[in-house]
Amino acid sequence: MTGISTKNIVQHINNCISLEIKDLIAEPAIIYLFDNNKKLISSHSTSSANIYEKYSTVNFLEQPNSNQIENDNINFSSQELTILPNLLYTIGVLIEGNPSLANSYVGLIKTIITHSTNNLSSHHLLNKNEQFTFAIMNAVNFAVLSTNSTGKIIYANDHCCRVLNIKRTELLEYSISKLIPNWDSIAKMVSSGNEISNKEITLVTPEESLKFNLNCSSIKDSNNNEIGFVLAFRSIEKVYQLVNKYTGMQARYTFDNIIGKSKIMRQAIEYAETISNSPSTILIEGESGTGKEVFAQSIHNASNRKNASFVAINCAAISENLIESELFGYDDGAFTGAKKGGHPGKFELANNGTLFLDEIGDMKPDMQVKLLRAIQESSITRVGGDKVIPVDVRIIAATNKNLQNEVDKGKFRMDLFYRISVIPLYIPSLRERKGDIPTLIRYFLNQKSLKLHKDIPHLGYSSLQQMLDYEWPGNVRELENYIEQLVNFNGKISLDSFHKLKTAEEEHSFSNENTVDADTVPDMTLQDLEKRHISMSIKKHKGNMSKVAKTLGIGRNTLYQKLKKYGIEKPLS
Ligand SMILES: Nc1ncnc2c1ncn2[C@@H]1O[C@H](COP(=O)(O)OP(=O)(O)OP(=O)(O)O)[C@@H](O)[C@H]1O
Repeated sequence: MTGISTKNIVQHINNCISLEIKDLIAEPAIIYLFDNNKKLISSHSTSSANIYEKYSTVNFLEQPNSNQIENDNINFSSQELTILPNLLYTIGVLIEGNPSLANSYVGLIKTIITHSTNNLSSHHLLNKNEQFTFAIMNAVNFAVLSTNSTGKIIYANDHCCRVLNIKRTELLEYSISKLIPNWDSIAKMVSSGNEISNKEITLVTPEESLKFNLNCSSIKDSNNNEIGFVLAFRSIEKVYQLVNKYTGMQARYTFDNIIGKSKIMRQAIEYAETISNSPSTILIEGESGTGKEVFAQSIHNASNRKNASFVAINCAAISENLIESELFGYDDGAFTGAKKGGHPGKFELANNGTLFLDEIGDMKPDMQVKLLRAIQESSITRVGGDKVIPVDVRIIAATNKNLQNEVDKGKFRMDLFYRISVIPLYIPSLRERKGDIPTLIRYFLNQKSLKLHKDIPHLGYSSLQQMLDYEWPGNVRELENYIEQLVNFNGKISLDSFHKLKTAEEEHSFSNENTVDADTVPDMTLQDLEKRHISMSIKKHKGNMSKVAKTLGIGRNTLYQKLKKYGIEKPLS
């Protein structure tokens, strides 16, 4: 090849295209253009010939004026664009055969590439945006799908396909009403401008019916015409898990956190570990403050339900008329004051997880019947509702009463007793494992000094001996509270003073100075006093912050500010 070289043409082509587009089109085009494989000429010549025909004004053999061609409004259809490389290839062949034409064709090639790259760049950009959008959609942790105005599914993100267990290709064949039986009413609401936000819906897949929390809105074009719908939904269990997480209903403890090296404690831990994965109901018996909830949480965290919710309810702390709705939830309008849209109960909140029924021995007989039914049938019905809701919940019950005695006295139903005590677990009192006291003291001294930002106080032999001799009727909880006071008062509070103070507090005598022996009151700042009083009040009201605020005569916001200020943690249940 003489005259203008193929190298020059490549250079010209390179000059008129952006780098980004070059990779997309120019490289293959150039490969076509200068490919010496003669077989390609015949296989591409037909389509190339069609292009020549259409652009017959361009006389390839008569040295076109490159400027003129450049200014001509040549529009390539998308189909033509696909054979653009053929055209370039054929031009290449022509140039190879008649090098003197090459210079003239540089303009033509440039025009072709300008047109095609304009076209391709927007196409390419669109692709990029789409890829970006898809990546975002697949990164979100809820299911997203969109439909056209007639309800045909046109997009579904990965999460959606996963939770519905339907392949995307199949899903794109679906109409949304196949998945959501009451879609028409939802679409009507959305179309009329009503927002669908956090609505509980049932989605019907070929395999099962699943409950989801749905947000839905319509998609409008620039003329405000409805062109489709976008739906974002999350499984109810996921929503409940979040609720549980942020309301403190979470299992924090694991067996590693349980302090106790005594033989009797090691045996209890070993046994509890063994039964963790069993689906059977566990009844934990033990005195108050021995660590029954600590064990329940550890069992949950060692079980195959550990990623689902751990929900605790104190059966003794909830009034008789509220416990049913607390456990089973209620439907819209179930009673005066019921929240609109109803409310899930602890059973639903614990679905797929563990429900910890603390102080079950205090449950009233009519509630015992309902609980037994729920456990036996693995389903509940919300108060004021008629739908049977299946629940998969592992029950761990706990009591500080001797439940068998309660059965003998006729206070606890025998059938429920047998149903819940499939696996009995006894947590020994601190009296039965005095050897654990020094370890627990050390553990709580470290923990509380960190929490209170105070030094670990030095404890003399006599105070340690006092603690070992003491019976600890309140068990580990009482020991923990005493150590916290010790750290608070730099070790300057005797066990005796602690008890007198505690008794005084329990009798609500803080406000009445005449009933308190002035000698028993330790020297403390008003802030320390306030802090301790808030902690005690929280314990007394079992974490019910509205009650605590009311009793203290302050608003909830002020209460939360004080919790933050003093580093007081809200108890788990
Ligand atoms: N072995 C232990 N190791 C560490 N902390 C413990 C242990 N046992 C109990 N505790 C602590 O003691 C407190 C009381 O424990 P927990 O609430 O589990 O007792 P409980 O037996 O369920 O009490 P109640 O019967 O009054 O509900 C908790 O704050 C917990 O941190």
